[in-house]
Amino acid sequence: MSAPTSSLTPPEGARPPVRHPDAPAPGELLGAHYDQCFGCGRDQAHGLHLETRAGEGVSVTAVFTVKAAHQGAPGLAHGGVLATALDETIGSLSWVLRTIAVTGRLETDYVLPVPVDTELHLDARVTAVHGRKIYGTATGRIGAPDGPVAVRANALFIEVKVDHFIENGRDTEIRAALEDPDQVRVARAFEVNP
Ligand SMILES: CCCCCCCCCC(=O)SCCNC(=O)CCNC(=O)[C@H](O)C(C)(C)COP(=O)(O)OP(=O)(O)OC[C@H]1O[C@@H](n2cnc3c(N)ncnc32)[C@H](O)[C@@H]1OP(=O)(O)O
Repeated sequence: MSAPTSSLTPPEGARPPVRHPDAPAPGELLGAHYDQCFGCGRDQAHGLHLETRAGEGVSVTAVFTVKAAHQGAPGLAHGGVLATALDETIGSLSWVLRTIAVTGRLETDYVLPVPVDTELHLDARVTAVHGRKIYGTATGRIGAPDGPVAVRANALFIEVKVDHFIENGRDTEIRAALEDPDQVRVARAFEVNP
């Protein structure tokens, strides 16, 4: 492995992202990629239950309602939970690129405290691609898509093969996911090209 770059700025030679021709249409709900995902999974009791939609170009939007289970300080969202919401939203750009990728670096700015019960409106887009490296950025706004900015993130995602999950995941969950009789759910748990 070469030494990771210390910057989230795309290097010279990086190219603009390309929306996959089979990407979900702008406005389409992406749904959970895996029911147990802490970011979007429907069956994950304390998860964030993010609802994410494809956007124009290589972008997505998402809504996260902050619950009491997500507190850090009394009545306020935990910073790590907010980082998760940003990470998940940027990760969902995989569906628009149709490329499987995982987070390599994530840098967050916390601008405003986010109270429990807030609807945090997130938007994310890919800014550049360089080889397997995908550069993304996201913003979370309070109360509305044009509300005050509460959090921001820049991230570097690294493209991986589906084997990344099968080889590294715990056997119990990998087997359960692969044995799901619903073949669409099986595909969605591991890939973005079902
Ligand atoms: C299915 C759809 C899912 C959508 C939702 C996603 C949910 C949210 C996303 C996540 O939270 S994913 C979970 C958190 N992330 C991880 O668990 C990743 C753990 N890390 C790894 O598995 C490996 O380190 C990784 C796959 C990221 C990279 O290992 P590799 O051996 O494949 O890559 P390699 O080391 O060859 O590096 C490839 C390039 O990326 C660069 N790179 C790798 N890791 C880096 C890093 N951390 N920071 C900066 N650069 C990095 C590396 O320098 C190099 O650049 P160059 O091509 O220019 O030489």
